[in-house]
This record gives sequence, structure tokens and C-alpha cells, in this order.
Amino acid sequence: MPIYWGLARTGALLEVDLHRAAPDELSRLLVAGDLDIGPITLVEYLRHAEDLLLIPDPAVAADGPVLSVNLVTKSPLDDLPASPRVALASHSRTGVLLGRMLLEDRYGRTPTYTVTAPDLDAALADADAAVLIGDEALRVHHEPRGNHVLDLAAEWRDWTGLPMVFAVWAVRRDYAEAHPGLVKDVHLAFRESVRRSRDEIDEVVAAAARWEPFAPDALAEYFDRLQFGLGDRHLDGLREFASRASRYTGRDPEPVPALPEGGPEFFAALER
Ligand SMILES: C=C(O[C@@H]1C=C(C(=O)O)C=C[C@H]1O)C(=O)O
Repeated sequence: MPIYWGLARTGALLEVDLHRAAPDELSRLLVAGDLDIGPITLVEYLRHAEDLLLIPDPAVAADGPVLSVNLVTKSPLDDLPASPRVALASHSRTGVLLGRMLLEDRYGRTPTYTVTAPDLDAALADADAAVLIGDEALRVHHEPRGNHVLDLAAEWRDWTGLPMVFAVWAVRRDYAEAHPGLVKDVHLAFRESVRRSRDEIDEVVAAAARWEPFAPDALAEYFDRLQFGLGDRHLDGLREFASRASRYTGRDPEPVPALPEGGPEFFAALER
């Protein structure tokens, strides 16, 4: 909501054909060419970087705790078995890969993984731990119900000293070449939208609290943690994630390729 709130305030909403969907679906639509500009989870951006150009904002990032991307364990992390069963939320790509890298490369475990519906009870029915994102992760952060909750953006910062970038905005390269002016307009409309949200954050929180099962204070804290643009440190974090992810997924059926030399490639006509 903080990303598109201002589109309604400025009238820009009337000029764009806005689609709302879960992150995996939005990523799929952009890659398939059914969306021209949109958010894409970092892992899918890295897989399709040759077809896409990065837009510097909005983005979904955090420099420290994000509250909404969590490893939830039944026992404290120290007591997690050497080969735990770990359920991965089906609508996450980047959060679940971050969770796998941390579990194996930082906490020294050799898990077996299953894919789960993004729901705590389903996730932990048959597993020792789960990686959850979004609303369900935020809910568990507030109501752990006896489980242990590890914030994966905070863990990433401890591990690397860098912010974690979960999703970026990108434009399809062919669309950007055909309509550079429109891409610029859309970028500025979203930039203005996020700026308005910051100015009117109490109203954004009140509106979000009407639709979401969270108290206004919890939403205000969450929106404060989220960072909506890519600064130099975020780019360092993005490059570090890309480099670790490409090494880590080298033997996966669908590896994450390394960024091309000098990457990521931005849509050149935009100010950063
Ligand atoms: C911060 C979040 O990160 C999300 C995590 C994603 C992923 O793991 O693939 C995708 C989009 C992001 O918006 C969240 O869901 O709250």
C-alpha cells in the first residue's frame, strides 16, 4: 500500500493499468511479457536480467530487520536438528533462497526441503522449521505461538553487513526501447506515490489497518522497516546476494546466474 497509495492521490492511477497479485505471480507476468513494468522478486530478476532493465525505485529492501521474512522454528535455532525438515512458502523465491543459504552456509545444517502453502500450521505440520514471507510472516512475528522467529533480513545484515533487497522494479527491455518516455513517466509517478505515502503515513496506516489483520502500530512499524529504493549500499547488497546465490545454486536444476559484469543494468534514461 505505501507503494501505490499516492497513485490514487495524484490521479496517476487513471493513467496506468494496475495489476495486483502475489509476488510470484507478478514476477511471472513480467517475465512472460504480460506486464511491461513491475515488481519482480530479486531471484527472478537475476534469472531474467537479459530481458529486463532495472528501475531504481520503488524496491522492497531492508537494512536490518524487515519483520516479514522469517525462519520460524519449533525449537530454538541451537536445538534445530543437523538435518531438519524445512518447509518453504510457495509464493516466495528470494526469501526462501536466503533462508536456505543461511541454514546451510551460516548455521551449518543440511536440511531437506518441502514446498508449503504460506500458512504457519500447514508449514509446520510436518516440518521442524519454515520460511514464511509477507502477511503470514508478520503475523508470526507478532504471535509466535511458542515458535522461534528469526528475521532473515537481520540475519543477512549480520552475515554480510549489507541491506537485503527482496524485490526490484524492472521494465521489459523491448518495452523500454519502444516507449522510453512512458517508462520515465511511470517511474516518476511511483516515486511521487511513495513520497506522498511518507508524508501521509498515518493515513496509509489507517487505510491498511481497515483491510489487513494488523493493528495500526504494527503496520506503522512494518512500513518504517521497509525501504523503497536502491541506494549504493542496497546495490552492494544486491550484488552480494547475486554472487552468493549463484555459487549456492550452482547445482540446482534452476540455478541463479551471476550478474553480468558491471550489472545490474538500469534503464538509462532515469535518475537514481
Ligand atoms: C519484504 C517482503 O519481501 C517479499 C519477498 C519476496 C520473496 O521472498 O520472493 C518477494 C517480494 C517481496 O516483497 C515481504 O513479503 O514482506
